[in-house]
Amino acid sequence: MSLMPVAEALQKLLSDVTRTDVEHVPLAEANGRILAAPLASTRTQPPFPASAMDGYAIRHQDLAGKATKLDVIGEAPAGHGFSGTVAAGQAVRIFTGAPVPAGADTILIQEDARRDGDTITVLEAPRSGAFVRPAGLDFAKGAVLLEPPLKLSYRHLALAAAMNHAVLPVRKRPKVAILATGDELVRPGTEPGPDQIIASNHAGIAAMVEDCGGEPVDLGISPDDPVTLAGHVRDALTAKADILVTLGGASVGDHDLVQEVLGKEGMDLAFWRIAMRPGKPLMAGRLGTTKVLGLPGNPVSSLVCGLLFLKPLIHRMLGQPEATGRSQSAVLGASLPENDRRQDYVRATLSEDEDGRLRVTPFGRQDSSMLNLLASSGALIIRAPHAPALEAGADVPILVL
Ligand SMILES: Nc1nc2c(c(=O)[nH]1)N[C@H]1C(S)=C(S)[C@@H](COP(=O)(O)OP(=O)(O)OC[C@H]3O[C@@H](n4cnc5c(N)ncnc54)[C@H](O)[C@@H]3O)O[C@H]1N2
Ligand code: MOO
Repeated sequence: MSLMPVAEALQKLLSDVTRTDVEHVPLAEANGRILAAPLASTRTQPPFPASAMDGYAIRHQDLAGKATKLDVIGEAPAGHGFSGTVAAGQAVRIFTGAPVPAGADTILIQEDARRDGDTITVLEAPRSGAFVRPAGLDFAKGAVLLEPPLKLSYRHLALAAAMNHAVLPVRKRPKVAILATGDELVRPGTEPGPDQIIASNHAGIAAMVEDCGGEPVDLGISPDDPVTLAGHVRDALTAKADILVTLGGASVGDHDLVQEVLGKEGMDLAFWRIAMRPGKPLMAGRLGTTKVLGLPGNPVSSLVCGLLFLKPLIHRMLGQPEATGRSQSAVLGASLPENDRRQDYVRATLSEDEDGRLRVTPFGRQDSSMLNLLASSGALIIRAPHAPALEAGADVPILVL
């Protein structure tokens, strides 16, 4: 049986992906979303020369000698500029953020002045232009400050607000319908029958979808029955899912019905069976405009395939370049045997040596049902097909989790 290499499968999956549409959302809903158009400032900030300190707006040229005395002719709190002009020998009481009045060019901080009635004495002369923020210090009107496909965080949202954008153009979240299959499965929180287990993959995949900017849609658990399964597949199309993720039933058993049912519903198969471990029975295709990703049922296989295929697929729909995550190298903490023809993703602990080098130590048994190991792993060691045996101390490529 021939198995497709991981890289080829990924390339096939991503080759015909279209980006999701643009939608406009209020600032309060834009955190974590992907910016879909360049954002230019609608204003200059600050819009006027502004004081950076509480003190007095003065003319620097008036500071002839020590203990200069100036007349205070008015006040400029933030939000209320002083309408007059500061002339020779005059000062205006000013507060942080207020416009610097005409005629003044320097701020004398109040700690460096002594006030007696309407007169101040300069105790310490400031340099010329001290504590004046020129108009446009932060940014100028028309400047493009945020570019797609930026993932918007608190810093960008504050800047967008300062540019006076209350609503932002973002990519629609890809809608990801998630359908578990198997008579043996019940939802978390319910009591399984004697031959049943708790469905776990759904929770993990839904969280992964959210993490990478998608919107998970729960299609529940389908029993191993082609008619019910077909009904659930149609639910995904009715929900206008961008992606349908099926969990389980992808292999060759008599009750692995997913591919057969999807085929009858009209799916074009892109690939099935990949040279990877875990995740051999991974399947992908297209049903109308919905991308289909059939993840294997074994929990670790589901999640590792999600990481390597679903995550990049969602990123591509959002117009983001990112692939699977940070890939780097680390020192192997224990020996590894020669690999077979499947690219292996080996669960391992991740630590840092005294010299700052990353060290990965593989867990012994790597059964794809063992979720506990995945939860305790810090990285996956990537073993290329037919990679030779390695001793502890060798350099290995890893995928940090
Ligand atoms: N004769 C062969 N048997 C199997 C092969 C093969 O090549 N020849 N491949 C094996 C590999 S590798 C994998 S991976 C599994 C995947 O099979 P399926 O995708 O058909 O998954 P199921 O049979 O439905 O389930 C496998 C396993 O995982 C449990 N499961 C399923 N869904 C969930 C879920 N949502 N949450 C938690 N656990 C789930 C299920 O109960 C089974 O224990 O096939 C091998 N067999
Ligand atoms: O690929 Mo399966 O995921 O080896 O258990």
